[in-house]
Amino acid sequence: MILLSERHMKNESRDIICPLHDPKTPQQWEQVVGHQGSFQVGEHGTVLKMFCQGEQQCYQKLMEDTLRPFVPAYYGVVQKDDQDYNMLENLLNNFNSPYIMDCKIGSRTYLEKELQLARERPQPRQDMFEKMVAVDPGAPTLEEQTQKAVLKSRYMQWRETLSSTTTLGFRIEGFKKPNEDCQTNFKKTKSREQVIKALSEFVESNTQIVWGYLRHLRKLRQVLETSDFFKRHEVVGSSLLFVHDCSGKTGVWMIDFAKTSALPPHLTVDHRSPWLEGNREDGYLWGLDNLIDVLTNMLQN
Ligand SMILES: Nc1ncnc2c1ncn2[C@@H]1O[C@H](COP(=O)(O)OP(=O)(O)OP(=O)(O)O)[C@@H](O)[C@H]1O
Ligand SMILES: O=P(O)(O)O[C@@H]1[C@H](O)[C@H](O)[C@@H](OP(=O)(O)O)[C@H](OP(=O)(O)O)[C@H]1O
Repeated sequence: MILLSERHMKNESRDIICPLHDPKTPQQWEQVVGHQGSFQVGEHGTVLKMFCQGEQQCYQKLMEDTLRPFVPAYYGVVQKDDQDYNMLENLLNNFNSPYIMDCKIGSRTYLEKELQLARERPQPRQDMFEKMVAVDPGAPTLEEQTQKAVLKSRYMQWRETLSSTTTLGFRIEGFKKPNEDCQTNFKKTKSREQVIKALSEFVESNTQIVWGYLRHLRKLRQVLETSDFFKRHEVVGSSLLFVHDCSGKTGVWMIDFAKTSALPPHLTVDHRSPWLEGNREDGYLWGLDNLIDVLTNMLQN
């Protein structure tokens, strides 16, 4: 471990500990999915994600929670070219030519406040209409066809029902294998069979890798069920990042807390109950149960 000096940091009054990583050694990093232009490779084995205060607050709390081993280490805020970034551990450190997969977990990918906002101040989106038509020209309603735009909440709900989010509580966003392009063509991967086919392709039918992932996921579920952070937060739009390499090493981490928010003190969620507007349920554990079940089935067949 090394100490990163304060002069690298913005608005941070304390030094931070970074993993030992020679700054001159080129870092391997690949972005599988997510917003383009939001990330930079940092020094000392870190990645920089465009600053989001809500996400910073989550990482700060997670560093003190039992979930800490299941999230990238958080090193504070840095500024680069006038832009603030949250500095995170690069989860690809310690893998050789990694295989990487991003699965979005939960039965809902938009916030209740996004729904509310859409009702109060509807802002139809042309880009989302175009993304929708590219997948299914028949999907927009007549009104949407006329406007050539859709509301974000409507687009997100459509994406959920088209994929396995609604039926299984998780969906494959994309994966990247060494020396291959990212595969992100999973918007219509919905049935259990389709999901198993995609997962088998990712692990190249290697049962040792599936066993490795299952071990991590079962442990993660156990920790989630007792975590204070998880008890008190609605976790929406978050992903599990799966990483393995040909040595058989595997890792799974929770990433992307930009839409994770603290629940009001009077409200509790069990992360398994169906969502009804107002109950803030996210279906995270329901999705994790199903993902574990699907991977277990893959070993049995
Ligand atoms: N700590 C990390 N270490 C290694 N890779 C990471 C890390 N965080 C993110 N990534 C890579 O970046 C991708 C996008 O991450 P993330 O989901 O945080 O971005 P986003 O723009 O918020 O996504 P979304 O479109 O779901 O809002 C992941 O799929 C993964 O490939
Ligand atoms: O995967 P797709 O089909 O490209 O759709 C995007 C995806 O759902 C992202 O999660 C979402 O960002 P958030 O999770 O941050 O809402 C983004 O909204 P955006 O375009 O408003 O950023 C969508 O466009």
